[in-house]
Amino acid sequence: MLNEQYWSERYAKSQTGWDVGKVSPALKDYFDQLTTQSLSILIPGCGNAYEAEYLLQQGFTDITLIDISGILVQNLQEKLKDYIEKGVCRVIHQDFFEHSGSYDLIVEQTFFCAIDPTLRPKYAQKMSELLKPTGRLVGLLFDREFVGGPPFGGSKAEYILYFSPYFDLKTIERCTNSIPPRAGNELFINFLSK
Ligand SMILES: C[S@@+](CC[C@H](N)C(=O)[O-])C[C@H]1O[C@@H](n2cnc3c(N)ncnc32)[C@H](O)[C@@H]1O
Repeated sequence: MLNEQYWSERYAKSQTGWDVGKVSPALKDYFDQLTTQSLSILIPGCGNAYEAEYLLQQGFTDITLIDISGILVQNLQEKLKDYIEKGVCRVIHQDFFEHSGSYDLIVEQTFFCAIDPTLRPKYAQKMSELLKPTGRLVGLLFDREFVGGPPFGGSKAEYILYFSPYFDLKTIERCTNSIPPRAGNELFINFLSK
């Protein structure tokens, strides 16, 4: 069962093969062309939150992080203490599906592939509920299958099926600047709320 205990055990045992250790180049490039630092940004299933750290270093002022793992959230609250005190970042220990809010931008990276695949339609709907009318879901999705999981793989055709009822799929293309171990196996997505 992919619950809080499962994910906290992975962090406690340092079994975090997904952890890139820095902001992903594709997300960094996307962030670098944003011109409004006050955008409200949600990163669900944030893990070690390198993307958030990068955004905060660039002066973004409204970052919300959610993760189901208590141990991870405790560490993040310590790591991002100064930003939290300044009121530019909040770190919430919560199941994404129970979160409520209204955001300009939601960032996806190895969160979709970490949830039970039966929850995928619910994920797409929940993302659309959490976005403002002009909001966007931006990030990376795997374009390959895995044996077992998590991570659970997927394909462009499958993603179109889940997301097109709620989003205008502006971009869903092979990512050209993936980290080397994921090269050729990721799609970059930029979905605009309908
Ligand atoms: C594969 S890791 C990816 C972490 C991070 N996005 C990254 O790229 O390094 C998946 C993360 O999602 C979190 N997670 C899994 N299910 C969740 C849920 N229902 N709500 C919130 N977080 C969840 C896990 O604790 C874990 O930190």
